[in-house]
Amino acid sequence: MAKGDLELVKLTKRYGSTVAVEAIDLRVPAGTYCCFLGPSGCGKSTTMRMIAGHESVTEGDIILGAQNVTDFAPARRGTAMMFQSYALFPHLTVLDNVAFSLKMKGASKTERYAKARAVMELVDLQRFETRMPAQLSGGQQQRVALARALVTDPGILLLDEPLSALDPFLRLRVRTELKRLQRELGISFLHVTHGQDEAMALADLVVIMRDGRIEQAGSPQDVFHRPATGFVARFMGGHNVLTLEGRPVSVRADRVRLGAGTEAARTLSGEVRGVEYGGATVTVVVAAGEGGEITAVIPEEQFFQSPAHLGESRDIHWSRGDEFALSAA
Ligand SMILES: Nc1ncnc2c1ncn2[C@@H]1O[C@H](COP(=O)(O)OP(=O)(O)OP(=O)(O)O)[C@@H](O)[C@H]1O
Repeated sequence: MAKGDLELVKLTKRYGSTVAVEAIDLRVPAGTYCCFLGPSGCGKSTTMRMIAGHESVTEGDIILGAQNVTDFAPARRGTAMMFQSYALFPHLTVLDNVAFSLKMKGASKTERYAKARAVMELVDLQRFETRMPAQLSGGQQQRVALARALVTDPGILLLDEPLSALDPFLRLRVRTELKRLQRELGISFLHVTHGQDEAMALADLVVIMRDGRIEQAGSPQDVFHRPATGFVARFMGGHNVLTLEGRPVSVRADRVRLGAGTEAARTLSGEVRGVEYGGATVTVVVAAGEGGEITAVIPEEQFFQSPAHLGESRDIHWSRGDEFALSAA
């Protein structure tokens, strides 16, 4: 394995009778932006904490580069973690906060300040080096936390919901920054999020967890276009999950069209239950008998060529090539 490659082998964490993480296997090649996605309590944070060494492993292994780091202390792993709460020292300046871990490692003052300043430049913090954390905005505090994690030159940076405390505008800006930083540094970022949009925008590799297991791992396109299970399809959104001829399938809502299709297409009909104007697209919900309620996202212009109205009966169709079998509904 190359330096910076991460491999989890049957990684398991039990708290008494609670299984938080259950025998997960995962490979994250060096230089990957990897997002862990899943509902609350599915084991994302526990997985991150085990990788960082802040949580003991019940069973299984964590391999980083050529080393099995399962039982290594956090500082010896070559990983760094940025916490949700930022955990800055309130009585230290920004510069001393960033340089802190180098001080712990015994670096000289000249050496640690030089390194800290270089990292602060990377995250655009130079102007704030003499400020105290309380004199910074939330976004600036977060950049200090980021600089503090990066100052140790980690091979992997772990981020547990790094954007959740920011307002929507700042979230988007910091998101772009994180991606740029990851590209520039060429290391892997492992990023826990609740947000599908965030994962799709950032990740090279999306890992969707459910009840302590990995439900699907793949590129954003893979996971969105070909969800493996009904859970993934519903969680990612934008999909219809239905049972056709006795088997569960997914069909993207933006592939469903109004009107009857050709013989090769699948056409269903039913009552229009919802019409919602969304600007560039219009969302139409049709109760299509055995198919259940099917959502179609239609480009605005197409919709207005033959608008659907609540309560009327309409055909809908999609190409059979857009139906994907699911391994579980
Ligand atoms: N210290 C602990 N002791 C007992 N159970 C725990 C502990 N930490 C986590 N758990 C349990 O392990 C499971 C996974 O928790 P974890 O925090 O990893 O989930 P998560 O996916 O990160 O959730 P969230 O998105 O809400 O942060 C949950 O059922 C949780 O209650």
